[in-house]
Amino acid sequence: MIVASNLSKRYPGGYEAVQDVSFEISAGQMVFITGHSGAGKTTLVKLIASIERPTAGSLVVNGQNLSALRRSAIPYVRRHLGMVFQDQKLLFDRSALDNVLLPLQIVGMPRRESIRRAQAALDKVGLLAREKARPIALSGGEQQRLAIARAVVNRPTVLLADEPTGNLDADSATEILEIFADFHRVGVTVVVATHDQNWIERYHPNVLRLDHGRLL
Ligand SMILES: Nc1ncnc2c1ncn2[C@@H]1O[C@H](COP(=O)(O)OP(=O)(O)OP(=O)(O)O)[C@@H](O)[C@H]1O
Repeated sequence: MIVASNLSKRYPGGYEAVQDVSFEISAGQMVFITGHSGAGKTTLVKLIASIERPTAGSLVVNGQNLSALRRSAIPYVRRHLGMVFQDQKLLFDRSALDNVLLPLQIVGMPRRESIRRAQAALDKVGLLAREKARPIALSGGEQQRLAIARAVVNRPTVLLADEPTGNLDADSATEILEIFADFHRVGVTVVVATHDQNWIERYHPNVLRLDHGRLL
């Protein structure tokens, strides 16, 4: 499902943030990427999301070799990925529902079906009652849950998150963890980069630990 073989990423300027990394994540697994600040976690997430391209080795996601992918094919690969970032990039002048509708509008889904799906996604993260609220009226944890609803509304096979609890208190972080675990339970492959030791301990041994770009 996600197979990295001798994968490396060297940024322009020469720094090699990911060095000769090999691993395999099977369909339906829940895996954490951890390591010190600057270890290369975000870079690895960006490689899987095809936001960055590998400079050596290969990375196969959902059967597609991202190293060999034409630029024009990237949107099609991303369609099967749900992405959640620490800074959620929500649209603050739109309602919670509108934020979740956006990915469905992009793929041209009819309005009525879109609304049904977006409401189901909001329900899964416990935010259906807040569908009309603007993100500014939501707490940090609720905003992060909204970002998750938006990430899963297209029913991705892979849910990818970079430090999704970075700005949250312990209780909100646990809620987020439970939501990811729920998606894992229904068969979604979940990959989360985090410093959070609770997650790491609970999901040990499904942990990829990076140290200066190398896998330990
Ligand atoms: N666009 C870039 N250009 C050059 N160097 C970069 C770029 N992005 C990241 N780096 C460098 O690559 C290294 C790994 O960064 P990365 O963001 O992947 O680490 P991280 O483990 O996610 O760190 P943190 O936990 O602090 O977010 C760092 O030394 C960083 O300075």
